[in-house]
Amino acid sequence: MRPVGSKYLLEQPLGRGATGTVWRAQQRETAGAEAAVPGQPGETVAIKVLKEELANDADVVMRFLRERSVLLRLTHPNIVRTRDLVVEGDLLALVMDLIDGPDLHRYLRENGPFTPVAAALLTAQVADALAASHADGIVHRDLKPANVLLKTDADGQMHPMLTDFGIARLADSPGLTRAHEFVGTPSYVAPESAEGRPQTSAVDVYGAGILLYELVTGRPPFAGGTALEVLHRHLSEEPRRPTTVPEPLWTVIEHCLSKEPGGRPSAENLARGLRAVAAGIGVHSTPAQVDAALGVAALLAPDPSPAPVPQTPGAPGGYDSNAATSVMGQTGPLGAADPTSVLPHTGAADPTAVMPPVPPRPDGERQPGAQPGDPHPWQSQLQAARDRNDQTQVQYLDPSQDPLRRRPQRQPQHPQQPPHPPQQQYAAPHHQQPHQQPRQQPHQQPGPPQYQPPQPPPRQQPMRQRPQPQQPQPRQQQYAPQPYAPPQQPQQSPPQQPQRPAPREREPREPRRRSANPMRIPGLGCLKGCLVSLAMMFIAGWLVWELTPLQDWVAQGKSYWDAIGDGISTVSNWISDLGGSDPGAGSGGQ
Ligand SMILES: Nc1ncnc2c1ncn2[C@@H]1O[C@H](COP(=O)(O)OP(=O)(O)OP(=O)(O)O)[C@@H](O)[C@H]1O
Repeated sequence: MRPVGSKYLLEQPLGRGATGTVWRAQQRETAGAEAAVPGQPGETVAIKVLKEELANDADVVMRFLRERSVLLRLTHPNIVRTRDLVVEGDLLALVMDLIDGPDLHRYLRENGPFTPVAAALLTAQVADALAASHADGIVHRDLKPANVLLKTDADGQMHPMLTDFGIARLADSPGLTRAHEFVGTPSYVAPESAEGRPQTSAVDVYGAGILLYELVTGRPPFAGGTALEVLHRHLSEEPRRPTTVPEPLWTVIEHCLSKEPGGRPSAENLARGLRAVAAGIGVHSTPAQVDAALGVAALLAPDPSPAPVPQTPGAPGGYDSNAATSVMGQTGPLGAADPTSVLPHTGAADPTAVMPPVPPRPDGERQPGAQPGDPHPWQSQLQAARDRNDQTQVQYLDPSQDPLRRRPQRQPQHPQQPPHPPQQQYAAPHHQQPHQQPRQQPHQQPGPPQYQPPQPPPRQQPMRQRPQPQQPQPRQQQYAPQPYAPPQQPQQSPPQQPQRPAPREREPREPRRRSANPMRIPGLGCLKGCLVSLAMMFIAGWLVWELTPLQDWVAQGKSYWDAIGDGISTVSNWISDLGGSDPGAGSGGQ
């Protein structure tokens, strides 16, 4: 186990993505006021440790700090709650609720596609989560099945939980994202993102459309080939309706996959439309519900004011380094009301504010009046954030126990239960159009999906399909003590260096004994053994030849059995002679 900050211990890797590794971890101390959820010692959490190149990027660190209050405040029944953001040395980590269930990508792979009703209801909940985040000014930008975790509640109902909010934005750094690259996953990327046009919350609705298509068909509409080919298909190709997709559901998918962002519904309307479709294509649908489903297009009005995605630095249109906060601060007051806020603009009114004010500098340059030797604002902010965490304890870690050296493998959930494909639990089979024949299967109930966790595979598979050959190497900083002396107080006595145990003197080695095989010829020992055995066999043969009547037998040409018989009779005669000679000898003497 290795510590993260003073409050958490990483236990087991759950999986690895493009931006970092997610760990099962344990809370070892209640977190401070800066955390959204203080947590209890012993509580299990999930921690996403961001990749080193992200953590070492000044822009990412800045955004991490700026957006922490927004991420921490984002709560919704279908959003994985971010509990805390940890900055420790060069390590950036998000502490989340642990979701004990598979992600949708894995679920689809193991169980196959969903029924149209189940897919519609599941995507409606994802759209609910998007609507809540868009209302808060947050665009996810990397919606895909791998970012939807399935949580099974006490009554066996399965709920989608959207995760990785803000991660795409953190990764969207000039140092990491060059002009010809984009943040996202090719199969789920909206045309405007692929083209580098300005993005809005409509990119998430496009992603929801792709997700919905994949849920009912088992694969995304534009896949295969190189990333460039996939992007090109997003831009130029119209998706084709598979025969298994009911018409009203296809209407929703088509709207979501509109090439123009303005043609897509808002997330809120998408959720509403999907629920209408689910009600109208179910086996118990009333004629009115069927009609409502067929007229779903009327419900899919676009968002009149979609949340914008701030431009990346260096991109056309420029970049406001404070854009994240300006987008996000619209819907609710920050500051004292926000227990986790660390944003500078709230100033003294915010009891938990720890960041020095940083005026916006679109070009990322220093503040006016700043001296060349002064630390960059992000350095001060990072230092302040580091100060909030106690320093990592130095503790011995057996290399064989270091979880960073093991391949991430997700534990199968509830292995005692058999796999249960979703099709068996929901409405009509795919080849039917349920909304056209709603009453022919009255025993089937449309409803939210029930997840029966699958049997564990015979061999555990790594979770991610993306090749990740490199194991994360343990960082020096995580083991080494990191004393911090604030630059403003140079008179302060330097922090105590931890006492290192004096290196033990080596005991002198015993002089090396001369080996019986000084040349170390391979196989010589075996050769010697063979030669000795041969010599012994030769001597034994020679003795038998000389000391037994073998030579005579051979000379007489007797058969083996005759020779043995003669030998035995000779010996018995000799014994009887010996026995009979004594009395004879005695009587002869009288
Ligand atoms: N809160 C959580 N609880 C349990 N498991 C989680 C949690 N968050 C992520 N995971 C699991 O961790 C694995 C890796 O997650 P991650 O978000 O890094 O993957 P990803 O979405 O492919 O990454 P990225 O978005 O960076 O490309 C996934 O398999 C996911 O199921």
